[in-house]
Amino acid sequence: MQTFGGISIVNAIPSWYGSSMAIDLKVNVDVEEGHSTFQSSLVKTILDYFRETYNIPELKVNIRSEIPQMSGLKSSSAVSTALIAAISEKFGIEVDIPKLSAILSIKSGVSVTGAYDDATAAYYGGVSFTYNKEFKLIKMENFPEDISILILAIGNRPNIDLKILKKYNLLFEEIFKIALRDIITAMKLNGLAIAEILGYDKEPIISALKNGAIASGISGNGPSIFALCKEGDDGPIYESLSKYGKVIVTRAVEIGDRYRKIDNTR
Ligand SMILES: Nc1ncnc2c1ncn2[C@@H]1O[C@H](COP(=O)(O)OP(=O)(O)OP(=O)(O)O)[C@@H](O)[C@H]1O
Ligand SMILES: O=C(O)C1=C[C@@H](O)[C@@H](O)[C@H](O)C1
Repeated sequence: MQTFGGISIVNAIPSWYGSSMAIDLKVNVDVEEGHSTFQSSLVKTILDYFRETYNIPELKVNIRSEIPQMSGLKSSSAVSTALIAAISEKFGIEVDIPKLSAILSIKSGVSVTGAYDDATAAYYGGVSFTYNKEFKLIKMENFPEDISILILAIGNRPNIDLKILKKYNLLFEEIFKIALRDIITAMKLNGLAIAEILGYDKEPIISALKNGAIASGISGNGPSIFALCKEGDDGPIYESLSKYGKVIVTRAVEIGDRYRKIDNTR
């Protein structure tokens, strides 16, 4: 099963309201009967849940991922939705895939709110707007313009205290309201606020904005930095971000792109 990584529009940790955009970094997960030697805590929690609830046999999990881990690019939600989808498809089990992903992400300790915003974007594609406290999908839409997305991919997130974000619930709830009508402004405000609050270096963000990015900031809980621009305007932004590390150029994924890709191969 294929799902996608993502970048943040609004981080849901402060107010439970979150918004995430799927990007073209893919995860593919398949399962077969057998035994895995290493399982991350997330994978183990999902396998245990299905074994205990549906009495399925032991499974070997094969994960191929283009998403750097511990970087804020929604690797855990992409892996979790893809694995749940692969298991439910193989055994004909009907579940709400993004909701179960959120519940098991909290259980395994990899997420604070369950990241239902990330899970819905990872699974359906497009841009999600959610209220994670109730696993409520407010709306899904496609990104309004043709854009390039540049990512300064930084892994190995330092040990940061995410609880501090809760103090800023009113600010992030307001950013969420802005996001409902203006995604780009909200991404910029969220990305800058997260950088300030969590103490990340803002220099690459400022440099990307000076070089023509229409929005730039921290994705998720960081440390990766995203920058958006109109297609074809990415040259100077690429140059500016490259001074700080490896830059990935990608694009927004639309709702249902996964199915269109499958159809194209027929
Ligand atoms: N490719 C993967 N294979 C197996 N497990 C994974 C993978 N990616 C993530 N996980 C599981 O999810 C946990 C959290 O991963 P990670 O910190 O990369 O999350 P993230 O989604 O990038 O964070 P953010 O929500 O800030 O974007 C890992 O400790 C691991 O248990
Ligand atoms: O752990 C969580 O609940 C979250 C983590 C980040 O990806 C956030 O961007 C997301 O909105 C929520």
